[in-house]
Amino acid sequence: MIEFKNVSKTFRSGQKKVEAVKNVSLSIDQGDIFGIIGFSGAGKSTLLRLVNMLERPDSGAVHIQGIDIQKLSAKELRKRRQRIGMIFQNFNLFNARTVAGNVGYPLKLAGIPKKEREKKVTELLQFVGLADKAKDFPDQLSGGQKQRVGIARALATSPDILICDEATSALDPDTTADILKLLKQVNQDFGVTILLITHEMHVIQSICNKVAVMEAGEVIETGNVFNTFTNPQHVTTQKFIRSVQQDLPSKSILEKWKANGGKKLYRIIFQGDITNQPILSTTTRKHHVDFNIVYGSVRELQERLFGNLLISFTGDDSHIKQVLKELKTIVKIEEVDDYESGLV
Ligand SMILES: Nc1ncnc2c1ncn2[C@@H]1O[C@H](COP(=O)(O)OP(=O)(O)OP(=O)(O)O)[C@@H](O)[C@H]1O
Repeated sequence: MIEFKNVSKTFRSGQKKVEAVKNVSLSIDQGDIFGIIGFSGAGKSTLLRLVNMLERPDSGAVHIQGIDIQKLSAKELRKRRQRIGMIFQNFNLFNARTVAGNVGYPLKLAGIPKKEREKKVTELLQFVGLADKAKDFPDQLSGGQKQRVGIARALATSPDILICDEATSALDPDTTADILKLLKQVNQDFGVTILLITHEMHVIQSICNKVAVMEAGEVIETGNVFNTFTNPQHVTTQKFIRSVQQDLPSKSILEKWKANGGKKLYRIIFQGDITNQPILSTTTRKHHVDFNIVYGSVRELQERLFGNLLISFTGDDSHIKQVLKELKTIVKIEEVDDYESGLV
């Protein structure tokens, strides 16, 4: 659907040169809710702006449905842009226009007759739950309602792609959850492919099926959300994941554990059907080893379960070795001895 092929974009002002996007290759499939996460300055907005050619790449190409959008004529690009909706952190509504006026604006630009426009606006306002606000002005709305207007406006021209630029960053947690639910509905009901950028991992966790992590202009990790959450490879990804799920106790607890002569700790990560099986008790019992769960949880993500337990073992060293060897064939095990570096 959207393909970034070795895309780079550098900004120059005077002597200064910023490589905002560096050799990025990414594939976003039709129907995806694809999240791009990164800290401030990572290059997320620039990457988004390359999709509708608000920025042009210095090298590489962006293809949408197999077409290199840089090669489109001005007229073709205008047409393509009409099918790419966009919503923003600060909503970007016209304050002098009513809610209905805002939603109908792209249709007016597209030359849609008034009657047809009004019908579409009514349908869209119903869809976003603002049927009773058509005549209100943006100033009279809450942040969540403003973003609903933004979504309705973005959907007016029946886009196949919706780009969300930190769309929930200005909203409180409850309103964020409502807006994310609405975006999911947009994806499911209209089959719209959603590309969103955020610096909040909970947004990715809530609605995305795929994620790319950006740092200093590069995509440092990408994959489906479940795999990325259960098996993050890059330290930055691990940091983001810890912001929504604490997979290890705090450093001070771990230090106390060590200071009090606590045993070696192992982190066990398991997923899917394995969460239903008593693998720990079966394996340890077989080798006459005891285990102690120090910390952990079993969670649901993308309608699948995954567990993360911090465990110590008591018993003969050679028996513990045997237990670890057997467990390693079934689940992922990491020895935890350096909290700062995360996974060992
Ligand atoms: N028009 C521009 N001119 C010069 N530098 C720019 C321009 N746009 C972006 N940059 C720089 O490119 C880098 C990436 O910026 P970008 O806005 O894409 O990052 P971001 O991940 O979206 O950050 P944020 O979350 O803060 O918006 C930054 O160093 C930024 O200062």
